[in-house]
Amino acid sequence: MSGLLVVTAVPAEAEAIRAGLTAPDETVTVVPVGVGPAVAAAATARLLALAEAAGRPYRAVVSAGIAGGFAGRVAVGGTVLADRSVAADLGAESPGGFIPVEDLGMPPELLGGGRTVPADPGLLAGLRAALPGATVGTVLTVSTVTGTAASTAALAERHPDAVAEAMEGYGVAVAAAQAGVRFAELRTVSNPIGPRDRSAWRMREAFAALTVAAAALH
Ligand SMILES: O=C(O)c1cccc(C(=O)CC[C@H]2O[C@@H](n3cnc4c(=O)[nH]cnc43)[C@H](O)[C@@H]2O)c1
Repeated sequence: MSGLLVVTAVPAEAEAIRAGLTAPDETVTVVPVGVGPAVAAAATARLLALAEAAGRPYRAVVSAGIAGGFAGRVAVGGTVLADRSVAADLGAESPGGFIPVEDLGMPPELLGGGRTVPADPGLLAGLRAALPGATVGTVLTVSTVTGTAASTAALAERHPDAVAEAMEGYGVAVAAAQAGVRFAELRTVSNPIGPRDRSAWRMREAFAALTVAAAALH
């Protein structure tokens, strides 16, 4: 059994995490796999399968990186642990509003585990203990960064337990579930979710928080 796999979207996130690791070398492998749920899922599945085929399966996988935070639920610069990762836009639009994929009448076997994947309880408990200041809640996975007041309000209303949104967690979670590997999601908040305003993004603060949080990864 090999160590922990940490997948980020971009190299800057991976570097921020590597800078804060305290675990012995080779215990934690950090790989930037790309932006969005599809590339994150495909690349994670490949990494897990290659490790398994080599006789050194990963014992767990963590989706980590920066995220948008829901105002009033988590501060910019804060750290978030997902108790579940949810594909927020997997479903259908209708004049009456968004319909989750589970409610579209498809056979359950076509939906995999559905659009919600819970974090592994043991993995989450260990991360919570190591990061007592982290906000714990639902982390949404979206394919489009939320960028209007109306879509922010709709998302917050549909997901009262959501604290943050990012673009990879659900994809990584599905890859982990299909490989039978434990999963968790760790995020630091670079921006408030809301009307698109790049001047409100605090990337440096979020990367610094990722470096601090990385000490929990072992
Ligand atoms: O809007 C831009 O011009 C822009 C330029 C560079 C990067 C971006 C991103 O949206 C980065 C997405 C990346 O970071 C995560 N992330 C961070 N904040 C959010 C958010 O509010 N909503 C969704 N994802 C976010 C995400 O996981 C991606 O990996 C934009």
